[in-house]
Amino acid sequence: MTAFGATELLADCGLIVAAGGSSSRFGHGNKLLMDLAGLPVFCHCLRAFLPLLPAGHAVLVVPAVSEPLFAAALAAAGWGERVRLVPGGASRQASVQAGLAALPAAATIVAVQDAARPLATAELLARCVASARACGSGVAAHRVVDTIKAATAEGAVTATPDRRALWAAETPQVFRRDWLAAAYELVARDGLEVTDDAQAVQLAGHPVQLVESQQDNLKITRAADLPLANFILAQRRAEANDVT
Ligand SMILES: Nc1ccn([C@@H]2O[C@H](COP(=O)(O)OP(=O)(O)OP(=O)(O)O)[C@@H](O)[C@H]2O)c(=O)n1
Ligand SMILES: C[C@](O)(CO)[C@H](O)COP(=O)(O)O
Repeated sequence: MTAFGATELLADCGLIVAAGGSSSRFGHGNKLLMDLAGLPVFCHCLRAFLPLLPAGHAVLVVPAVSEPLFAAALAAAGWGERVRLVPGGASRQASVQAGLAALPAAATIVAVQDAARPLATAELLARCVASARACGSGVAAHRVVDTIKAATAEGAVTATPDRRALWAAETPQVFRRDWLAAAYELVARDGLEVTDDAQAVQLAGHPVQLVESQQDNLKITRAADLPLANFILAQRRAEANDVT
């Protein structure tokens, strides 16, 4: 039985956990090594996702200088043999490319997960994988509830007349491996910068299917995000206790 009660092992799926950033907006050291409800931030998505994956199908991409710290945290969690450590690059896209090269050939579906999104659930991953198997892509996202403005020299303009069409992308972002590999080869060849994997796949001409995220799938970016993530986890634990 897997983490969320399903019986299916995602045997064709490989996981790249992007943890190679510098936490500059966080401002208090490496945000991914900060404690969140008793685990380092980066360990939460691994705890949710590893039970769904075959051994050897998970890579963690980290800054080379911090590799010993991440290795120690993986060993403390008992995952030292389950997760392959890979040195990251100067950008998220470079880190993801490094992770992609380290996945076994059996991983024909690839999930990319921000280590900075500790609240992603196994259920969301499974839905994104199902979408990628069906149509090549499955990207976690939530509907935008604010009116989005674009700043211009003439003043702010509303990004689109129909706000209902706007979504905020999250992770996991899951794709056919051949699509993702070709997309990142294209952006590297053409010197393009992308801020998420879906943008690379879109630039390569493939359709990006959004998968609505049912829960707060917060990205730890600024220091204030950490207590908020703690609150959300506490709420989830309380709800789980209420149903048992
Ligand atoms: N060179 C990089 C940059 C980012 N990331 C990862 O991509 C995810 C999303 O990036 P972000 O939240 O922006 O993290 P940082 O780049 O560390 O943040 P900042 O921009 O504030 O420095 C994070 O899990 C981060 O570790 C990565 O693997 N390699
Ligand atoms: C991948 C991502 O989380 C999707 O919203 C986002 O683009 C990451 O941006 P960051 O600046 O690298 O955190």
